[in-house]
Amino acid sequence: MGRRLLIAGNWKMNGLRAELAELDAIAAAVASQDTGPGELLVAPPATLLAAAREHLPSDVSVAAQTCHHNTRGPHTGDLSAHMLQEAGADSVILGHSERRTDHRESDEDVCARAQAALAAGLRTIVCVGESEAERRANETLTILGRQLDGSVPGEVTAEKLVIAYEPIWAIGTGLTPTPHDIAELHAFLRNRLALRFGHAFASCVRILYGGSVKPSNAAEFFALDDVDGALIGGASLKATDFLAIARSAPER
Ligand SMILES: O=C(CO)COP(=O)(O)O
Repeated sequence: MGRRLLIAGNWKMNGLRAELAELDAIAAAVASQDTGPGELLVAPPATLLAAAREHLPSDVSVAAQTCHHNTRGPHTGDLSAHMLQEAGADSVILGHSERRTDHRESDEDVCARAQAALAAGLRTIVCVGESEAERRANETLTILGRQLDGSVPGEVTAEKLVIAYEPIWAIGTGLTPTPHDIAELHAFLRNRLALRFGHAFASCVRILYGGSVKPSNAAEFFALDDVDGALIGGASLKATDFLAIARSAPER
């Protein structure tokens, strides 16, 4: 297998220039080789992409948090994948549940955005996750299967695709699924990728867990075979917590 863990910080709508000091702290830890064996990624708001790229060393990825599905045109307030790339992004988070809720992004929308991102050369991190109501109704596998099939474009390569499993009820709540449940759901997602793209492809794709990941619980998630890293919200805003999570990653 040998999938290197990806430790990804999603800053969401947080971060002014003052917070670039957190990136300097990450850069200092990278310089002293004190970040653990995983790959690091930070997704700041679009306003800080260019500055983030300047403050971070080149081996730390910088990601946007969404992109438009068109390359240019009359879309006031939107940003194309190429614009984000030019600003410093090498990756983009797509289909986060907050985008799906706040901006009514459907699986088809996410897929179109992913196609645009891939065409611009960006790595795409596609998020899936069930709501509390869906979980209670035992619909988790149906929802995850549908989201994965509908949101991931057919022409993607394994290197350019990362999946993030983020149960909505675990985001920002302090609640998390049990390691047993996470293992089962990540295995389900990998099998689903294998059915569509083949086993070799699926075994290369990193599947991150997201939802209330903290320094205190990250290691138990990283110990699971099919968990290839974390997508971290709140705990990524402080370099000390983000780095503590990164340091708890095992070598793979
Ligand atoms: O949504 C998330 C990352 O994309 C998770 O957020 P929290 O880590 O704050 O729960």
